[in-house]
Amino acid sequence: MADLLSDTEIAERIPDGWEREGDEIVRTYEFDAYLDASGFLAAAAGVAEDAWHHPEMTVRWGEVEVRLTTHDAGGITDNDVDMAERLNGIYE
Ligand SMILES: C[C@H](O)[C@H](O)[C@H]1CNC2=NC(N)=NC(=O)C2=N1
Repeated sequence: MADLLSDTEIAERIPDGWEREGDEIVRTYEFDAYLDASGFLAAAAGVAEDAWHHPEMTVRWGEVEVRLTTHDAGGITDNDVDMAERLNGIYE
């Protein structure tokens, strides 16, 4: 199981566009249309299933809010940082 990251490690490793909120890292991806947002959600779900690390995702008009934490560890681990980087990679 992944180890919890320290506050310093989180600050150093948090990917572009993401912010820390307590035991989660959060990013809201913006889109021109609802179907673009929902398409991103579907692609992100595939990446999450592939990595077996599942974010909380909320689709709204033109945006998808993604929240990551490692439930098994009770906080933020490299699994969250890695997933955030992967999601940044599929966001054109
Ligand atoms: C048994 C355990 O729930 C699984 O190994 C995976 C599933 N997906 C997961 N997703 C997230 N975000 N955190 C987890 O700890 C986690 N654990």
